[in-house]
Amino acid sequence: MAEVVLSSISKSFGDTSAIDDVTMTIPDGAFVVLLGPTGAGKTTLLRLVSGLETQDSGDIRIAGQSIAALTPAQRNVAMVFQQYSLYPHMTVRQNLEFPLKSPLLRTPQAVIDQKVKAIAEVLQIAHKLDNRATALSGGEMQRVSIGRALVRNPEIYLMDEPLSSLDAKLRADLRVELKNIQARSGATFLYVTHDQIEAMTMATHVGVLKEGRLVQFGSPREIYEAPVSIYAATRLGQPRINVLPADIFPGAPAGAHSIGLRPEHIRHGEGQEAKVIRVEQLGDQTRLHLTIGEYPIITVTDAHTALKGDGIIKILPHQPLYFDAAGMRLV
Ligand SMILES: Nc1ncnc2c1ncn2[C@@H]1O[C@H](COP(=O)(O)OP(=O)(O)OP(=O)(O)O)[C@@H](O)[C@H]1O
Repeated sequence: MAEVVLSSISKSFGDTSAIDDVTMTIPDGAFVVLLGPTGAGKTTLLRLVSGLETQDSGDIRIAGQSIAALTPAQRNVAMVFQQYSLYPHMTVRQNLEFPLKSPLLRTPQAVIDQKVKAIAEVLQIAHKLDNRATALSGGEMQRVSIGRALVRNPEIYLMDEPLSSLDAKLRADLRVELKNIQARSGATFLYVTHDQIEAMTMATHVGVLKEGRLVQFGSPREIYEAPVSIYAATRLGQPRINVLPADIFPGAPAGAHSIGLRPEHIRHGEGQEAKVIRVEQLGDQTRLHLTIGEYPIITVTDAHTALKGDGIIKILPHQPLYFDAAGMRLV
């Protein structure tokens, strides 16, 4: 159980500023997803909390205590990397037992056996417990890495795209399991992903990073519905928010340079004429690729639409977001 408070954290590598004055309070038991393009500083932030890197300035507190003087081993955190990190000469069982075998913990073997079995079942690798780590597929190795973090009961889990190497079905299963584990253990999660569904479904909070700075921190709903900028708006939502010149539709407020329209925030049947370029049937819904003049727009409609490519449809903004010339939202 731990609140994590980052106060004015900065970290540079030579001339590269990886983290730039980040202040963030992660409530106890929160599931925080960090979003941002490659190089935004997500991994560096996790490594600073884990103690694998040391900040140049600022302070990190876990449960009210500054952790500056603590080694990675002394911080009660478990980290899962994007790339699995297993002991190759050991079996899956030995890899999973390893964190529990620390002499400091003195965990009885019966408890270790029971924990390893439970985690192996959650991760769907129980049938591989006696295989050597090297005799596993990449996805299986990644599940063992996740398992090694989960068998311990750390206060904080730091996970860097832990599910990205897994197939879609397993990813969906483990998404649910990680959320269950979080709910049961009350642990705090700091989690990096590029997966929109993971971000929307798992996060209690989202931190949007841009070039090392935290540009928005809030619930996924807040970031989705009230982004501070075009940059924050484009981090969440699949298909992405449509960003168009504000004057394409009547009614833009003074100072508006762009209008942002989520695909589902476009009313059909009235308003401006748009050309239908492509109709994509997705089963539960249909995605429409439109253009107004040179501007592409993606919207969604019901699964059984009669619309075809080359048709014309009228569209009207519904819940538009407006942004100024610098890309900041007008409120
Ligand atoms: N050990 C290092 N030495 C030098 N530069 C580094 C080091 N680690 C990170 N950087 C730089 O710091 C910046 C932030 O990197 P970081 O890995 O935190 O980004 P990221 O958001 O995790 O990206 P990705 O999504 O690609 O993992 C980048 O410009 C990166 O090149």
